[in-house]
Amino acid sequence: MMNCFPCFTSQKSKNSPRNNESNDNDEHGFRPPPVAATKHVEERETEQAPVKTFNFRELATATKNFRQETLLGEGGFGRVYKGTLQSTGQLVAVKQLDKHGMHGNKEFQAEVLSIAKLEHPNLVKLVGYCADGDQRLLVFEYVSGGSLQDHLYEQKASQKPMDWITRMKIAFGAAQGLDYLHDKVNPPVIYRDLKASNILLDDEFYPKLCDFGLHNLEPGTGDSLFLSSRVMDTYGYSAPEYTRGDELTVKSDVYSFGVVMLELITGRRAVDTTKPTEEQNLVAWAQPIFRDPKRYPDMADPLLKKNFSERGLNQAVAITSMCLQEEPTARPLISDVMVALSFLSMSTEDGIPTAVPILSFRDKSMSIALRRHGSCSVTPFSLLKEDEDKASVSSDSDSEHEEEEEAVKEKEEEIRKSMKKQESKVSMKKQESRLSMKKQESRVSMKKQEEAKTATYKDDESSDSDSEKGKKEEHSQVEKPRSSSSSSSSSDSGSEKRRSIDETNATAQSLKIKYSYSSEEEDNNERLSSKNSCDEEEEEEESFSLRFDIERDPVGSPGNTSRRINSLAHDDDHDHTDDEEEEEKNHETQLEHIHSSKSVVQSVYSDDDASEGSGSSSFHQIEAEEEEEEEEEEEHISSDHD
Ligand SMILES: Nc1ncnc2c1ncn2[C@@H]1O[C@H](COP(=O)(O)OP(=O)(O)OP(=O)(O)O)[C@@H](O)[C@H]1O
Repeated sequence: MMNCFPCFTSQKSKNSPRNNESNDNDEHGFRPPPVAATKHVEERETEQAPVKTFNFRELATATKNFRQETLLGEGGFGRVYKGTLQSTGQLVAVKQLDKHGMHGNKEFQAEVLSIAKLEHPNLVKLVGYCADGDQRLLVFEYVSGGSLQDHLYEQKASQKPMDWITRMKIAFGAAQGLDYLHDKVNPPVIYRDLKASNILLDDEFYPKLCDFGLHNLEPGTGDSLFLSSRVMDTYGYSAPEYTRGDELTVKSDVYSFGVVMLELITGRRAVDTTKPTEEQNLVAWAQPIFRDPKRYPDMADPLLKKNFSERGLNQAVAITSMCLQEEPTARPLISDVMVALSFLSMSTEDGIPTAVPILSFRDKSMSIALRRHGSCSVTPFSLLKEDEDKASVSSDSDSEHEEEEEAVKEKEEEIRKSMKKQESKVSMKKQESRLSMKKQESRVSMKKQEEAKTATYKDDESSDSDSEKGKKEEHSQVEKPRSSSSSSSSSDSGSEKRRSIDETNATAQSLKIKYSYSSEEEDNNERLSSKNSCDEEEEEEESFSLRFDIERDPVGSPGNTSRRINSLAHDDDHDHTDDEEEEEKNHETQLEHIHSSKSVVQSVYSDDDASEGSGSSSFHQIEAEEEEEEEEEEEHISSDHD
């Protein structure tokens, strides 16, 4: 699935993997996650975890005896030192676990091995561990750029504030890491500790989550004193169910992710005791704003200086407010959040994020919320939810209906375009047929003139002998055995000949209409059946278009077209009567009817090659026969003349 996402695919060298993509909004380079490196944990079960064991001396050497200058910081698990492994020269972060949380060697090793199996570009990699005596140390890859917390709140004066697209990319990367833990690992891993200080950034602002899977190594697990200090640390990120004492689920991580998103959007800390009371808790401060879309721009970090698209902001807020739902089940799947962010984090020329395709999400609530936030008239998801809850019975069908409405609008537009194309094709065809009719008429009138001349000549030759006449008749019968009308024409009057020619032309003309349209309809049916064998999605789209056409244009429905064609064909089966001339005049009108109704069918099965089908070959065959007959007629006339 991940391969389908738009990712940042510029190729970079290993040593200098900066994103070459030049973008004004994107002054911080961004490295694409090497998705192919991600493996399902189950698949790797038999592989040996790529984790090294270190002795204490090695790590003491690496960290210059744990000197103060190598101290990176201190967290809930203990102190973290920066070091260089002597054997490889690799930079590492050595986490010295607090002795309060002492675990047995075996227990510790088991935990370490399970952490080592978690490998993803957006997770800080565990390089090895040390379990010498009572020492418990973890060795991680060193991430050079500091934490998200540092960049958001503890920026040096020389540093530029992070721009919008970089923030969205960080969110996207973090979501990918979380998605790996929730969705690609079996059983899923609940992070429990997602927060800005645990999102480390490299020099290119590429995010990596740290401290995942350490839950069981927490100091004082089961010790209320140390547990409360950790809770204090994560306060502001914890989901309501955690405070209620309910079981944590992957959706608890989604809530924490929502808090991080809110920090990225607002530039405000999850908890800030320096602010007025009502603003100290970020989520509590943001909740009323979620319900008032007009206030979204005011919510954004002032350091961004409004350098973001309104749509981008609206959609980011929509995702955030969904993640921060009180009810865990109402929160989205992190995989859907990740998909949405893959679009929001794409650098576009105008800075406006690409619209997220309707079928991208596993849970449809995400697509509905984002579509509503795609325009200026936005409804926050929290309100949407309230509305949906009120209309509990119809909520599902309503949202489905809305999605359908959107899809119908898109289809309408497509069909409108296709109709326009067809209209121009049809008008060209009309012109062509009018021209050929005129050609036909002029041929007929020329023949009439010739016949008139022949008749005059015959009158003058009235003194010809009967034997000569018989010879000519015999000659004409040998030469034209197929044309019964021609064989008798030598003895017929000029008016009879004219009538015969007119009849031939009229029959050919009506046959032309019959053949061309009935075979074109067959063509359409053939195309319909071949479409039916296509993949499901195409089939759905085609049948939708078909349904749409029938509903929109009952007169021009394929059924009506077929009926009209059949009636035409049926008419042609009859012998010509006195009314035929009038009927033939109507052919042109019928032809136009067929064209206009055909245009509807063709709008569904538009095919440039349509004219090259079997219908076309029949058409040419009729034309050839017609011309042959005309030539024969002319020859006959000239032989008569001789
Ligand atoms: N792999 C690493 N590379 C670089 N710096 C790191 C790494 N791991 C941790 N640090 C840094 O070490 C310091 C302490 O990190 P640690 O994760 O122990 O504490 P924390 O995240 O601040 O709090 P908590 O333990 O409650 O999550 C932080 O400044 C952090 O940025």
